[in-house]
Amino acid sequence: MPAATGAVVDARNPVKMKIENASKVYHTRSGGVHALDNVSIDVREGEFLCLLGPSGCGKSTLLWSMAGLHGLTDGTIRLGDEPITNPHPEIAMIFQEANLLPWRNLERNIQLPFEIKRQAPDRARIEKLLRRVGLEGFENKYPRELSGGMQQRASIVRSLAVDPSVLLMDEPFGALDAFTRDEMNLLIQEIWMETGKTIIFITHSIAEAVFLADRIVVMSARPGRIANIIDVDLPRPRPVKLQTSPDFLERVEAIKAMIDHRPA
Ligand SMILES: Nc1ncnc2c1ncn2[C@@H]1O[C@H](COP(=O)(O)OP(=O)(O)OP(=O)(O)O)[C@@H](O)[C@H]1O
Repeated sequence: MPAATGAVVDARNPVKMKIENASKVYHTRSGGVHALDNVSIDVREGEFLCLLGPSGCGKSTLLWSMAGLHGLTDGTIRLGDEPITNPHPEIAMIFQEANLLPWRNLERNIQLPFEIKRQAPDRARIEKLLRRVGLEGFENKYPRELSGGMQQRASIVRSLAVDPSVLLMDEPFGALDAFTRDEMNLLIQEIWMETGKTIIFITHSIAEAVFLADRIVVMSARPGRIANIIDVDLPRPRPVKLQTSPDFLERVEAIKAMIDHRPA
């Protein structure tokens, strides 16, 4: 578990996920789309890693490969020693849309991964998580009765209920208003500090990346390559008001200058 005032994850932590020379070309009717080119990253256990880069630079392509949802054209992704070629019970994914089934109430949405695995739901763990994210008492509500932020909280509970060790988050708060996004950033930071999960988080927001990350991987425009890896050695827990401090704003500006905004 990361120390409360520690900064960047300890480089002595074991490598949790190893991405080696990952490349991906999508084959389409109009030809190949080279989405990802020779990307290598060692994600350390318990690390909060943000992926940042211009639209279309292959961030989701990389994350989907890490989730085992599609293959690479070249290269490998490992969880420990295990190559990831299919979805893995240790790896959970959270998307921009909460993807709750509209005809199921909250409780039955959260139980879905257990049903897929033909396991009895871990009710004690689910209850604890619901309390943790402030959704206690909403178990019987349907997704349409919940705000966007509440739906995303529910999707976080659904992912954590099966106790994965890696959480892949594809722009999870991108569709939320600024206040709710701040709340969710605080919540995910707290959950990460409490659980020591390894988190890989895609965002378009430089400020969000600086707020959340131990390290930021800045990717270049298509084909996606690693342009820079930046340590964020700000003490934790990081309060929202940190985002207006001169040091924080300087870090954001420095990263902004690194990002290549040419269209992909
Ligand atoms: N299934 C697919 N078939 C063909 N091309 C694809 C497919 N999925 C993604 N691409 C293309 O691959 C490139 C990388 O896409 P990807 O979604 O990984 O980028 P991204 O960095 O996540 O983008 P954004 O920030 O806009 O979400 C883009 O040019 C995209 O159009």
